[in-house]
Amino acid sequence: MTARLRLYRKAEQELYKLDRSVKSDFYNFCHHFRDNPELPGLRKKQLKGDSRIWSARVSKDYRALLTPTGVDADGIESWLLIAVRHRKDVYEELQVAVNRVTGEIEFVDLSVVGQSALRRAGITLTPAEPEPETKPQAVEPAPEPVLAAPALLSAYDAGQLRELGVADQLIELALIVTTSEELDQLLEGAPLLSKDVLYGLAAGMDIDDVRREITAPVELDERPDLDDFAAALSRTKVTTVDDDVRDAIEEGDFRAWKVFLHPTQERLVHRHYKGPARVSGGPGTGKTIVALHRVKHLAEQLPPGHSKPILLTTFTKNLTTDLRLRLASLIEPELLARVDIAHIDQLAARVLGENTAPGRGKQRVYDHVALNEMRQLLAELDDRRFEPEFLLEEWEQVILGQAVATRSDYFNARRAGRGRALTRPERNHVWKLIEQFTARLDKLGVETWGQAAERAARHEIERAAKIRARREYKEEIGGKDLIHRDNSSGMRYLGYRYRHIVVDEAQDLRPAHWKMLRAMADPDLPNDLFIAGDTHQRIYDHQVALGALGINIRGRASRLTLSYRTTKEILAEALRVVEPKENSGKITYDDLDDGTDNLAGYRSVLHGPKPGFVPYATWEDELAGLAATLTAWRAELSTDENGAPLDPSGRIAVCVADRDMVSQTMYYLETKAGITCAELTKEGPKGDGEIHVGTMHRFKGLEYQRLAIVGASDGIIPRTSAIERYRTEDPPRYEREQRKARSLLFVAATRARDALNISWHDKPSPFLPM
Ligand SMILES: Nc1ncnc2c1ncn2[C@@H]1O[C@H](COP(=O)(O)OP(=O)(O)OP(=O)(O)O)[C@@H](O)[C@H]1O
Repeated sequence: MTARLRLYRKAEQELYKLDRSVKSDFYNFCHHFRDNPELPGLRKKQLKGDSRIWSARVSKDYRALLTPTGVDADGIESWLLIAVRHRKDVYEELQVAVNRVTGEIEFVDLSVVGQSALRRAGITLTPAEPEPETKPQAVEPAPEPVLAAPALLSAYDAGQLRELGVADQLIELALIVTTSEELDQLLEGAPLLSKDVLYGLAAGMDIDDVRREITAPVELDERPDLDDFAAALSRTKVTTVDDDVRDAIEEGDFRAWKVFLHPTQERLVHRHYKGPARVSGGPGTGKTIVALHRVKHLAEQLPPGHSKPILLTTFTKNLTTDLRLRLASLIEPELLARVDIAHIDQLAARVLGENTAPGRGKQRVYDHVALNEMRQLLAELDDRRFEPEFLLEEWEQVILGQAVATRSDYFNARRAGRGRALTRPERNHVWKLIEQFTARLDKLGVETWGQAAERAARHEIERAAKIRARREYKEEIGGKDLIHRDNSSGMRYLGYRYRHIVVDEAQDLRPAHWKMLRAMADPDLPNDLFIAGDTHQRIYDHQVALGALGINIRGRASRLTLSYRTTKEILAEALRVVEPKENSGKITYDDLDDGTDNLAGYRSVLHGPKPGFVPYATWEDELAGLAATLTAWRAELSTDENGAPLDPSGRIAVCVADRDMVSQTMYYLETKAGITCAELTKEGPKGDGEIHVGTMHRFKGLEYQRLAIVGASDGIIPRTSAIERYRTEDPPRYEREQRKARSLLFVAATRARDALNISWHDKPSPFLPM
């Protein structure tokens, strides 16, 4: 080998999309180039516009564009491959430069920029290899516009854009674009930082916010040498072209998240945190991706061993399966073996298992079973002073939530957010009822998951207290081994269960879960807890203030804002569900602590069709409409861009409000429309039907290429029959129920990657953005 080739990120992404035959020519090209870049057949030559760019022949029609990046430490010539293009798309005006903010190599390609903007800027693109029969493509001078439209970014000047890190060649153009379509064209092939800054400004972000949230995180401490390409290469995200690259490119886009983190994502993955840290961000901004890479980073730092010092946990079982699969594809089996992956209830159950004598365990039941027991108890006592729902919530949120152990503690317990105040005699009565209720559950040999979480937290807190006591004692006696004491108390091997804990979907965990997790990792060590979640997506009633639970995230909270999943069009509508403009009392969302969170700057650079909002007269009509939509979608997803057959199974989903509607929808689709379905359950899709159907709760954390939300009618979202009475009886609860329903719709709508259809019968849900 006389030359080493590296692939620029954008070039790799372009390669995914090329035809198989071009890819194969490209592999041959790499082979020859590495052997001898001067091989005459490669026809390597400098572009006239930017002499740092060389073009070389991949095949009759395709060219590789390369820039020399010095000589590697082993004396081998180094080249960066910045693009693979059809020869017609190679222009002299292509440019490569070192970015003054990040110090990375950036490739600027104006061939994707719209003609109208180029014309206004007086830029003419000159083909590097003009077709013999055609003249160079000079662009006609533009007729003077009668009324010039105002520029989109007229509030800014070139100096500001340059200072924020926009590539020089784009600045003049960015200042004259007048529509968001022109901006999209300008930024399609633009370097990442330019894209982030310009989209941020266009989305209305304040210049100081852009500086703080976009530029500062990727800025070098010192201004880079703009001519030193070898140094710049070391800062640029590239893939070395070796024999593995062929497989990688064959894997295509699916691999992108494994390799290319956005700089703001990467910073969170690699940062050293002195204590617990938290990442928030709207749907699809890559919180799960960051959590997975964080696990990888932490696993790579571990000293050798066979233990599992890292815990990766989330809220539900099916998401655990997904995390395991994705982590397995990201890290080596030896590192994977050091990670314990379990959902939060499973962890609690494990702790209880360890602390319960064989045969003494209780069966865990869901809240609706407990509610039935409460109803029966009140009926037997003929006691109508309190609603069973109210009592169950009082128990869950106040008594269990704050670990209230005695009646006198309950008299003094905080009941913030619980709606109606309770007098002392009322509290006394509630306490008695709840005592009878828990005794009843006990007798039946059952407990709720909430109770289990509380018990597990207590065991873990006791365990942590023992560890600390042992440590303090050891310090007192001057660090000597505690052989006698340890042998008698069985504490020799007692230590914190995990060195690092990474939590996804954090917004739905209960206070008891946090207490348990806090006690499972040493609070004195850095990088102990890494927490990813979005409170706009909270769909269970578990609000927490982490600070009060011993988890201090102050100064270690960050937000991701760029969606990698959802298109601009879908995102705009989804945002109106959780942040409705017409709502006079603005809805606020907490930050898992005492502050608030928001979705400012939340954006996407992906485009797609506008979401469909379709009214129907009846449920039956709506199902018929759904069948027609699904049939069309299925046909469209059955072939790829080149007409080759594709399996559409598992890429389309239908989301409804409740289990009854799941059954009705599946029955209709299977019996009347010949469409096979798989129900989304707690464990994931059941069976191998082509369309996944599930309730909104089941869609948490998932994504689909196309999604239909059906039955989004008034009275269903939210379910008026269940919550209407709270409007007067318990207004705070009414608010909470409304907010949960909004968040559910928000979660559902943001599962769609490319296309979203929302329909209803009779009147639409008041939460729909219309
Ligand atoms: N750096 C990246 N490069 C390519 N794809 C990415 C990147 N980051 C995230 N993605 C993709 O974006 C999608 C959403 O990512 P992810 O599930 O991590 O988002 P999230 O913030 O956890 O979403 P949600 O809050 O809705 O659960 C996934 O398909 C993921 O592969």
